[in-house]
Amino acid sequence: MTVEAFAPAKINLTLHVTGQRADGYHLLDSLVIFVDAGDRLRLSPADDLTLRVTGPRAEGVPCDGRNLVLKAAMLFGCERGAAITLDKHLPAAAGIGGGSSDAAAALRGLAELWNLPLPDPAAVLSLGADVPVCLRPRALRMQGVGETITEGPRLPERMGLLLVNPGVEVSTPAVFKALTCKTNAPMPHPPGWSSAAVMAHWLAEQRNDLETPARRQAPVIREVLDVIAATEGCLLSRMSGSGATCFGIYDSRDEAEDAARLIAAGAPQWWVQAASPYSAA
Ligand SMILES: C[C@](O)(CO)[C@H](O)COP(=O)(O)OP(=O)(O)OC[C@H]1O[C@@H](n2ccc(N)nc2=O)[C@H](O)[C@@H]1O
Ligand SMILES: Nc1ncnc2c1ncn2[C@@H]1O[C@H](COP(=O)(O)OP(=O)(O)OP(=O)(O)O)[C@@H](O)[C@H]1O
Repeated sequence: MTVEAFAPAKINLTLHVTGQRADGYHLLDSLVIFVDAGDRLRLSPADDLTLRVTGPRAEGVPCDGRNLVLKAAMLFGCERGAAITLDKHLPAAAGIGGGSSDAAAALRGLAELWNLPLPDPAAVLSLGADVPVCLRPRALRMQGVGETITEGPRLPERMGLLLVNPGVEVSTPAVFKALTCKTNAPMPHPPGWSSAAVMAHWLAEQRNDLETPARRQAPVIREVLDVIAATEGCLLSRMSGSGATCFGIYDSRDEAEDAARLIAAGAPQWWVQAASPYSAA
């Protein structure tokens, strides 16, 4: 029996930082969606727990206990065996939840392989603030430090997305630390939208409060935002999470694909990916 699990990229369409807890973690209000670009896990029964990392973005990804996939496996308690292959397509430390989505996919896949319930929410959160929101990928509102997840709005029937990473890793802790204002306005209730243009207009009134400190850490983010914004049909360009990946919103997948081809030709060393929204069944 082999279990397959998809780990979609996580995009913060908004990221409002509204406060900070005594333990230093920040309170967020974020509209999160997932896209059909991501990593893939294959899990099969074995005596020992092993991890093999393959794929075009495998370089630099640990395949020992530091990998969030193996940390997720440890949450199921006593030693159980499984042979796990992680096929990496997402850049790491990129603001699109690469490791977190892998951890969430590992939790779903191992629960199925071992016929066990998912670990409790506190254990899931202990893997990282982005793991709870990745457990059942669809449009969601994420609040608290990442543990308060509520249903998100209906997305437009038709829309395209473009993801661009300039190949610089951004430290999430350093970006949060560099925030000057930590008590910003929360996000209004996201109403749901009939078209990508109407959604982009609403999103333009919101923010990613981590964009300014991230741009100080990686100034190239400004260039990425401008290059995306200059493409034909781009309705909005914004950084995702703590960066450096930025996204563009378009009325269709075709327009996003056209923009991807144009940017990839101009910046072959950047990671450029056209995508569509993804919701788990
Ligand atoms: C920026 C986001 O990606 C938005 O979705 C998440 O808030 C960060 O999620 P993540 O990368 O899984 O973050 P973690 O690995 O749990 O935390 C990394 C570091 O980021 C900071 N951190 C993270 C989440 C949060 N709500 N407040 C924080 O201040 C803390 O210094 C923490 O030590
Ligand atoms: N499955 C994994 N994939 C990629 N990196 C991993 C993984 N497990 C552990 N890591 C290590 O953790 C670091 C953080 O991984 P990554 O930033 O992709 O996860 P993330 O925090 O969910 O993403 P981000 O915060 O950038 O949205 C990487 O630099 C890498 O060293």
